Amino acid sequence: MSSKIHKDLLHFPAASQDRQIDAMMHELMDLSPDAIFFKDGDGRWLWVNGAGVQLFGLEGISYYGLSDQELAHLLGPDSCFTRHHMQSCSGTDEKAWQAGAPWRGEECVLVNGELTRHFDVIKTPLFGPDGARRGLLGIRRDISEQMQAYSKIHYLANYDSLTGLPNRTLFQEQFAQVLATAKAQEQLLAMLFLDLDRFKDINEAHGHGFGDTLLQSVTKRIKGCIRASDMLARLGGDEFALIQVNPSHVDDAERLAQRLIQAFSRPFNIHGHEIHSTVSIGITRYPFDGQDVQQLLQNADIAMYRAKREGRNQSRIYTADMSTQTQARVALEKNLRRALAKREFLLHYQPQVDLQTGQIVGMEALLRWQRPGFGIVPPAEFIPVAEESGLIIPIGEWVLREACTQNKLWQDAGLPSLRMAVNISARQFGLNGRFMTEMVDQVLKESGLMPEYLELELTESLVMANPEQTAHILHRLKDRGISISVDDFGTGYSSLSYLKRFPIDKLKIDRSFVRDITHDDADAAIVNAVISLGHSLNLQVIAEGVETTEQLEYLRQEGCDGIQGYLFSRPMPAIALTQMLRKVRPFEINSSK
Ligand SMILES: Nc1nc2c(ncn2[C@@H]2O[C@@H]3COP(=O)(O)O[C@H]4[C@@H](O)[C@H](n5cnc6c(=O)[nH]c(N)nc65)O[C@@H]4COP(=O)(O)O[C@H]3[C@H]2O)c(=O)[nH]1
Repeated sequence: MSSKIHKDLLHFPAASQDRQIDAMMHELMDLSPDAIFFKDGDGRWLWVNGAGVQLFGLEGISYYGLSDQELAHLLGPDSCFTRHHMQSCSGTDEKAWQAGAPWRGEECVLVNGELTRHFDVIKTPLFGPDGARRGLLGIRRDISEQMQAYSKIHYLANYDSLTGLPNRTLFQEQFAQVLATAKAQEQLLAMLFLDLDRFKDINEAHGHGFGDTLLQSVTKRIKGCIRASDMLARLGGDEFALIQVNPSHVDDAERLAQRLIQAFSRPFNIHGHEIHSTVSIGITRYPFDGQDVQQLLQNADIAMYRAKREGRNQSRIYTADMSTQTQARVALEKNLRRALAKREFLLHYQPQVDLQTGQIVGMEALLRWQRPGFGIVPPAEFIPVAEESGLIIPIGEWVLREACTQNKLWQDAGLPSLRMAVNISARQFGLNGRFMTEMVDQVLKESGLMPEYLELELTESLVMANPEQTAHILHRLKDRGISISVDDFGTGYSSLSYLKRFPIDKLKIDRSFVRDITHDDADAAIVNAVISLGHSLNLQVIAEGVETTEQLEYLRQEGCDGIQGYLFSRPMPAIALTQMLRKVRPFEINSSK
């Protein structure tokens, strides 16, 4: 440890007579965890305290009277007295001299040639009465840990730790900067808003760890489609944003969107599972679709929603009329929420008739909204919004409870025991299987309905969205004695392999094929094919939307098992169906109605 103090410089007037105080000052400086040092007016080292000796690697070195350069030479390239350090150190010495007053700032030092350390440095120049430089007093505090903590905080505040991408905060800052440049230089700018399709379902089905890995893979895949100049960020959840800086053509963003959609067509391999994940993209372009960050972001979000509503796995460029429609959608969502609370929903029931016996063998529960001032609103007008907003989950639970309770009431009243079919939406099914089966169990228990009098109607697209999970849940439901039917058959996926893998009881031929069955050969061929396919797999086949006796006759001859349609009955309120069931008389299959 160094002990030589240059007496002229360490001259404390009040204590000069008191050697004890001098010694105490000396001791105190030596004890300080900060490095303290003195140099003379020419920048030659005079004294360094213990912490400084350690920091600078001066143990056993006679540094007294040496300049920075001489010390650097003496200590060699592995010391902290590297050229870089010397430059920085001498530079800040000079700043203090120039200021003529204490100077405070930061120095960044490579210690032992590897670790970058940050110092908070105070340098005080000392001048003689004649104004000549007499010495320099320096204190250097190691703030590396604080700096590390600061950069961690900065990272956490600005980056998404899962994907390493800028988060919404940083993205908005970066976006504002590039937008300002685009404005100043009259350049184009495009922003793409990406939202994964059905990510919530995947997350809920496979767990959050799985969802996180998918998001990381998605990030890699997006990065593979973009240029170094494009700016990608994760805005949160399954939302990503992408800025195309100064695209050469106004259509570039759309082309990029197509590349991204194409890249998502390959399945992702997550923990050994093949996952099909698609993406919906909304696009805005400066200066056409907004003038500031918020407007461009919001409009891209609106366009993305449009892409979702029109079938997902596609992109849409923002247009002004989308905003008006979005406002209407938001208002509808608000009203749906209220409708649930105010019990404005009701069910109509449509009978299903056996084509051999003419007997009613079941019925389908169909949701209606008795909206004050609007009359009865059909489901097509509000179910898509209920699905998008997630409201279909409580609404669907209400439908199931109401339908089961009503069916049990009919049975208790001595009316024929029939199977009640209830539509299940993808959102309900996408929830983790336990919730779905527990919900069904709970409703059956509360209503007292036996499971064999319940049928769940799923669409083909729902079944195929996540085949593994769907198969698992269907088996659990089937084990309870519940029937499963596939609605709108023929309109969705062409993959028929699921028919064998899933415990399905019934296929429902979509009414779009039934409509022209008697005069369109293609439709007739599809219907025939579905009937024979169903029968070869031991499934019941029922046709929807039967309106004429010709359609009925055709279906009967082709061996279809059942029908549902206006020819026999429109969907009706419970009270009307009660009356119909009371007078139950077989429907005359062979005669015109
Ligand atoms: N033109 C014509 N139409 C007929 C005929 N027979 C029945 N329909 C109509 O065809 C639809 C059959 O229901 P879906 O295919 O399950 O199609 C349903 C179903 O996908 C959905 N939906 C209805 N209720 C619910 C529900 O509670 N939950 C869910 N998730 N979806 C529901 O809304 C769709 C439309 O329901 P609705 O408007 O009630 O329309 C019903 C019914 O009124 C006919 O002979 N001719």
